[in-house]
Amino acid sequence: MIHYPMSAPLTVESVLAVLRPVEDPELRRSLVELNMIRDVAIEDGTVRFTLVLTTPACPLREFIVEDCKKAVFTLPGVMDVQVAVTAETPQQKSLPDRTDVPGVKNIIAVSSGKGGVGKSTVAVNLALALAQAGATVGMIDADIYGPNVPTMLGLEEAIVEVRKEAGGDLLVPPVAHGLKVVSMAFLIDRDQPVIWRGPMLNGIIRQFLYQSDWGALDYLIVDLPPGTGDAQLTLAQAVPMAGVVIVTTPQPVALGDARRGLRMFQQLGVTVLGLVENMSYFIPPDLPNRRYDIFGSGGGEALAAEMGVPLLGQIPLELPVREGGDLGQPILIADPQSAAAQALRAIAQQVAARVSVAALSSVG
Ligand SMILES: Nc1ncnc2c1ncn2[C@@H]1O[C@H](COP(=O)(O)OP(=O)(O)OP(=O)(O)O)[C@@H](O)[C@H]1O
Repeated sequence: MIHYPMSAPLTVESVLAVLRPVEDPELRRSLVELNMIRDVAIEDGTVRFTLVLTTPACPLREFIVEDCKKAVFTLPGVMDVQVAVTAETPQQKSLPDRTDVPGVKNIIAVSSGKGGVGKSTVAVNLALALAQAGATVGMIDADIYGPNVPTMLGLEEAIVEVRKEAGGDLLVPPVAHGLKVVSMAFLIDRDQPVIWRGPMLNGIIRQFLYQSDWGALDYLIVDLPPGTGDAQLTLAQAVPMAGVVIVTTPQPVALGDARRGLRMFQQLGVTVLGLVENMSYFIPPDLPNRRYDIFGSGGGEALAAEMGVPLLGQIPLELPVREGGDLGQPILIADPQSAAAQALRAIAQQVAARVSVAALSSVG
């Protein structure tokens, strides 16, 4: 129960005093102490201030604004409260033996134990959801076995230009739907087999990370290859990640592989941001009261509980997800109100919130 000083006059100080007990629900710390309340101004009973969130994709935005308004309205003389909401994404913590990517605040990897579970679909739509929320976002398609990101974003014909700079050549990522993208597909002949050795892969990933013209990014999403082989190990040890999202489908074979992947990242000290269960269920569009658990049910939830990581969400099987993926129109663009798009947006918000909490957890 918060007690506000009822008799305080209406000043910037008294506004900050009533806002001080209001906490960021995830960080569990005062918004005022976190410097999230800025530019307080008072004019004829109207209180205005800026609320600076830790991610534009904040899932609790409305809730925090309401809490702030409620607190300010307890002051006598307040007729109106106007909150301008903006965001400053914090920079992920530096990692030992890794070099930060200049200008890039948070690198989020998306991985899966098994191929074909929808890892690239989740990676692309996660990137888009963050961009649609107002963040600046880039993508690295590091899936050597199936570099599908360009197809999913309609960048099949794109060419990566190289710009000569005094410090060395810079790759200029093509842009699709507001995302800057580099992909293995831009560098290899997709019809020719490529035998990747760890060091080669590491070299290309380093080039993607450190020799691309990313500019300033809030989030860089890395679509990793599936599995727990050398390639994943090399990448997990090369990329300075804020955390990894693991994608699985609900059937036992996929869950077994997801468990192995999850353990690998945990053993390597990479933060597992959570598990995403894809193709969780199917509701026929012409029979909306029916639900089919094609690949079983409850598996993602059980694995998340067993491994002590959050289940970030469950995405239904929907035909437009597949069609959009093939046509360069991801579901967040093709049908933003579909159940799959809504699930993906909620997942992106949770990922962003967890990344911000991790970045700020030792601050102050
Ligand atoms: N929820 C969904 N509903 C319908 N189709 C889906 C869904 N998720 C993914 N797909 C489709 O399944 C196929 C595999 O998805 P995707 O390429 O994202 O998987 P992946 O795990 O990245 O595979 P790989 O490891 O082989 O690259 C694609 O055709 C994609 O459009």
